[in-house]
Amino acid sequence: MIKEQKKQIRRKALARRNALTEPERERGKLLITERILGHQWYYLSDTILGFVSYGSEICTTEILESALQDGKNVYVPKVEDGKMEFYRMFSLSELKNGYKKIPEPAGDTDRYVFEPEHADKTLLLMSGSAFDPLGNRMGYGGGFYDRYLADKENLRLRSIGIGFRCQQVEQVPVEVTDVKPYQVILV
Ligand SMILES: Nc1nc2c(c(=O)[nH]1)N(C=O)[C@@H](CNc1ccc(C(=O)N[C@@H](CCC(=O)O)C(=O)O)cc1)CN2
Ligand SMILES: Nc1ncnc2c1ncn2[C@@H]1O[C@H](COP(=O)(O)OP(=O)(O)OP(=O)(O)O)[C@@H](O)[C@H]1O
Repeated sequence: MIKEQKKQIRRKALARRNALTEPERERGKLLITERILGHQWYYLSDTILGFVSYGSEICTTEILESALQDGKNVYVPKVEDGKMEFYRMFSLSELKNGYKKIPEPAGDTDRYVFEPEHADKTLLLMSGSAFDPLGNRMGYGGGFYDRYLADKENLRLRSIGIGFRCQQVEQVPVEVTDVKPYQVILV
């Protein structure tokens, strides 16, 4: 069954990510920051839908801080009522541990409202547990991005999955509800 396959692949990819050394993580952060800040979609966007890295995820702190510095509107995920929404953040220090102890906004700031006409000025960064060479992506099994993007085709066209090279697997089993990022950048 596809669920079981996904679980195994996820476990192995995350084990490799968990095993990265501090210098490897630091290198990953520098490279991904450079790739995103230099990206055409970053330049063209006034709005960044990022994520606040937790656990062994590739560190997004510098991307978020640079985006704030650059005057972008920065939003990050908050899980409420089993659903993921994006709330505006102004500084990393205002975030509080929420769903699965991931730092989240309090929910008293603007919630990102999707407008198809504005999607070409919005960049969505997606975390993931495993990616394959065709750009398919797996998350942690919550289906949060899949459900969030299900009715937001234009946003999908500006989405980038980011992670470490060790998260690449031969093949990610794909279900009909899976939404793949438009681009994947592994460093
Ligand atoms: N930084 C970050 N924030 C994010 C996401 C993400 O992928 N990364 N999400 C995007 O979806 C949402 C949170 N999704 C999650 C869904 C499931 C689990 C979870 O079950 N974690 C397991 C450990 C994972 C594993 O090792 O298999 C656990 O805590 O037991 C965690 C987060 C919203 N915020
Ligand atoms: N559009 C959708 N509507 C309803 N359920 C969905 C939808 N998309 C995904 N799901 C459900 O969410 C669950 C998790 O899916 P999956 O294992 O693909 O998550 P994932 O890719 O790891 O998660 P994420 O998208 O958060 O990174 C599955 O049971 C799937 O059926």
